[in-house]
Amino acid sequence: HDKWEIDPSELNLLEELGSGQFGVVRHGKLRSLDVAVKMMKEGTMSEDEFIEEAKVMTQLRHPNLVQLYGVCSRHRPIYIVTEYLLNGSLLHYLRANDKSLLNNTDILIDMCVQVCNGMVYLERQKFIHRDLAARNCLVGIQNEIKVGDFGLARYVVDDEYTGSGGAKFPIKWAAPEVLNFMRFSSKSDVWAYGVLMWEVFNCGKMPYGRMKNAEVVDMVQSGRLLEKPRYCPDEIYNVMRQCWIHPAEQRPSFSEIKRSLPHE
Ligand SMILES: Cn1cc(-c2ccnc(-n3ncc4cc(C(C)(C)C)cc(F)c4c3=O)c2CO)cc(Nc2ccncn2)c1=O
Repeated sequence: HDKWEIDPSELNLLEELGSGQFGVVRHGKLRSLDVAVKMMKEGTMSEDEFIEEAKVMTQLRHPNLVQLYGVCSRHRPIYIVTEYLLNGSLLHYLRANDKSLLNNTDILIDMCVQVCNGMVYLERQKFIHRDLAARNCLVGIQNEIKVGDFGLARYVVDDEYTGSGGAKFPIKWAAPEVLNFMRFSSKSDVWAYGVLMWEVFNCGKMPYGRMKNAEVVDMVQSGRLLEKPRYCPDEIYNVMRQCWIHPAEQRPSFSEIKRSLPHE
């Protein structure tokens, strides 16, 4: 019995939560457990490769990672069943609560620490996220933050997303070695984490404003950085700047970043 295979007859599908990269995602109940169910639109994902990898991904367990419970892969469309978080994406949460969050640096630092905790775990598991950003993190009750959709970027079938010249490629979160050579690593996740920290301290503002992708590439390649957010303490901005060191090997690891962030 493949424990990562979920029987769809045990799922009760409820309201729609939104549509992600692969199609509609709905809230559901698996027995009494709240779940999120991604219903994979045909042709959006290399399904067989993903199903193979799902066995590994269900083994990844950490309080700051959105838990993958399993898949319904015996029918089409396949379903990906994960843990459900009440407050949706971190990006929407930051934008909806910017007034109460802006100068509450303790909450903002705590959000960054929680994401870092999840990324320290992925780094230890030698698992690369490939699309870390505030939009791909989720918020539970009590400002609980979890990193979601880790590793799924490998299975997207959409050249606009996968190619660095594509309109959907996350240029503004991409390290120089990703822009130039598509060389992903935990150190390119660290670069993206620096941009995520900037998103958090700007309560969900778009990095580099309305600059076009080509302009952002020029700015990053020329070594110009995102400016310090208004309410961001200097020592926090210094951590962001460490994440944006050009040579990947000179960037800190997530476990080094964890040590440099305030921890009670
Ligand atoms: C687990 N989970 C997922 C979602 C949810 C809903 C719609 N799209 C998504 N997204 N968002 C982003 C996303 C990104 C990818 C990349 C491969 C990395 C590009 C691949 C995806 F498959 C998704 C996806 O499915 C999510 C994120 O997976 C919403 C939740 N919760 C709520 C609660 C209230 N209101 C709205 N959402 C929730 O708990």
